[in-house]
Amino acid sequence: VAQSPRPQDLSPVSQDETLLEERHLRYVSLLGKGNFGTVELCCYDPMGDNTGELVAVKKLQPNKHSTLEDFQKEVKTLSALHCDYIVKYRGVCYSMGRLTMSLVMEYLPYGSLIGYMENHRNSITIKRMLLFAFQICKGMEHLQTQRYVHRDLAARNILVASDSLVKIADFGLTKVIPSDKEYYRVTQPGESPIFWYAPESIGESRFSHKSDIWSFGVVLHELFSYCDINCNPKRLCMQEIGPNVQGTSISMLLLNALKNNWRLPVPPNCPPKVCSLIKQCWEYDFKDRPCFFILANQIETIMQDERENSKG
Ligand SMILES: C=CCCn1cc(-c2nc(Nc3ccc(C4CCNCC4)cc3)nc3[nH]ccc23)cn1
Repeated sequence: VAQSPRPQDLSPVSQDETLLEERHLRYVSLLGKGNFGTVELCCYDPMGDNTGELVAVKKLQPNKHSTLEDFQKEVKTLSALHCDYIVKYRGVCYSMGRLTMSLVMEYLPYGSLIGYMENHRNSITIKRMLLFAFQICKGMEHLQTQRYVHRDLAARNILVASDSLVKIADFGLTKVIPSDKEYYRVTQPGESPIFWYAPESIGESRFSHKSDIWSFGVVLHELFSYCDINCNPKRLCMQEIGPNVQGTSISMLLLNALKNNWRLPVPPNCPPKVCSLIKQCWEYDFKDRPCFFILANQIETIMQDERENSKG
């Protein structure tokens, strides 16, 4: 008698719930655009009865910077990260018609940290900023345990899930550090966000957990500046190195300024303990910078002191 097929013998596709079908993804609106491609708000509704869930869909746009292979690495990275402070992976969707693929993630309703800080400038407390800083630090600590270097940590890549939760959201430039090394060296710098880069990343394209720490210091600067456009790291750096310079000399002039101990001016009204955290992240020699584990403890201590003070 012919055996009826066991469920596991059916087509493997139906078993893999991270392989989403394009026909169930309904476009709602555009969430973001960048050199990576576009991110759209969609409703994933396989039952076709509007009981679906809202998801963020990052569509690959193969261009001179990001190829299909880069995109597949980004999918692999995000699907391997499981942390409350990193945006959740929902799956991938291949659209055969246009021979492209999309990365499907959880939808974070409050958008980017930059827009959130601008819109809530009057209601955000130091305590709330410290909570956000702690969460980003814990997300980066998780990345470090998986030997990932983010390489593009910036407020623009932090998303807000609720009034008390932020998540790291963009892993387009993330690389795995080889097990026999402590750093990653890139060959094609591409569109580099050098104003968030550590000196060794600007000068030698050298990226490590310690260069992510430098960028975390810039994120603290953005956070405690309420992501104010007038304190934007790019604007402040360009003011320092002279507004009318062009091309590669910008990175060399910035590197010289950093070598001569110039740093971004600390944000106005920044608590002294946060200023010292930022300074530690901006030590010129990467060996003198703290790790994310130590920073998380220091931020927690500052949060406790803030609680004591506000009671006192
Ligand atoms: C990481 C930055 C670069 C790429 N990127 C990612 C996203 C993104 N956005 C959202 N939510 C979201 C919610 C509201 C708004 C609005 C729009 C109208 N103006 C006010 C703000 C914008 C975005 N959830 C997400 N999950 C995973 C990715 C993702 C967007 N761009």
